[in-house]
Amino acid sequence: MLDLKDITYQPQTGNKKILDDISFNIHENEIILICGKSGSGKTTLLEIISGLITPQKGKITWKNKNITARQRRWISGVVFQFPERYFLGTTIGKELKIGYKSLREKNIEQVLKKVGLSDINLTQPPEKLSGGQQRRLAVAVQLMRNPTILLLDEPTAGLDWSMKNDVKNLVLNLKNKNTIIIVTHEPSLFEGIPSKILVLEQGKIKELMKKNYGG
Ligand SMILES: Nc1ncnc2c1ncn2[C@@H]1O[C@H](COP(=O)(O)OP(=O)(O)OP(=O)(O)O)[C@@H](O)[C@H]1O
Repeated sequence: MLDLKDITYQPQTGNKKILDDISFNIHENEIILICGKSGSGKTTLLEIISGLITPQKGKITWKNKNITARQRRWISGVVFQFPERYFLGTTIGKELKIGYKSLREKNIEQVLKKVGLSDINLTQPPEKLSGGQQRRLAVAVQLMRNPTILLLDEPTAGLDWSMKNDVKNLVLNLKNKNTIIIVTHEPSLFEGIPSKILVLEQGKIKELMKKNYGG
């Protein structure tokens, strides 16, 4: 579906390549983990895939045709690190409808069911939810747009063990129905879920594990 070939990125402000000749592909309904030490280029790769930045070198194709950064922004739903810091809505209901005032209540119901938040009260502020529920809400906000690729940057950062499990169960719930890329420091938490694990080291792919983890 999405193919990255020889992607190299060096910011104008920096003197070294953050990503160096990265190639891999993403199939429909695949779940991919991107791991690697801090500073290895994980978030930068996510920004390239989602069209927030453009690589100096390399080719990105979608179903064998070139895809521009603008088109990638259109197909991507990105949940950044600590997404709860960026909630804007005064209520959960308003948060879900930001930018989509015309959406019907039915869309909200469907999306909340997908993320396992069916029984929450939409009139309460997002801050009333637990940490794990807030992460689920952030994913729900993106799913409202029905993105082709969902990108999660460190979705378990700063959560306690049970909330981390909550996020893992959310990903399990979305498996086989959504194409998901997860940047994580905790690959073991998602064991058995991804079909590919990409390990970055200093901007290069150190390891690309393709495995059928039983799913
Ligand atoms: N615009 C920029 N200008 C200069 N250097 C940058 C820029 N953006 C990122 N970097 C550097 O590139 C490297 C990779 O950053 P990136 O955020 O992609 O890594 P990461 O693997 O996601 O790290 P972390 O796990 O800490 O989030 C880091 O050393 C970072 O400081």
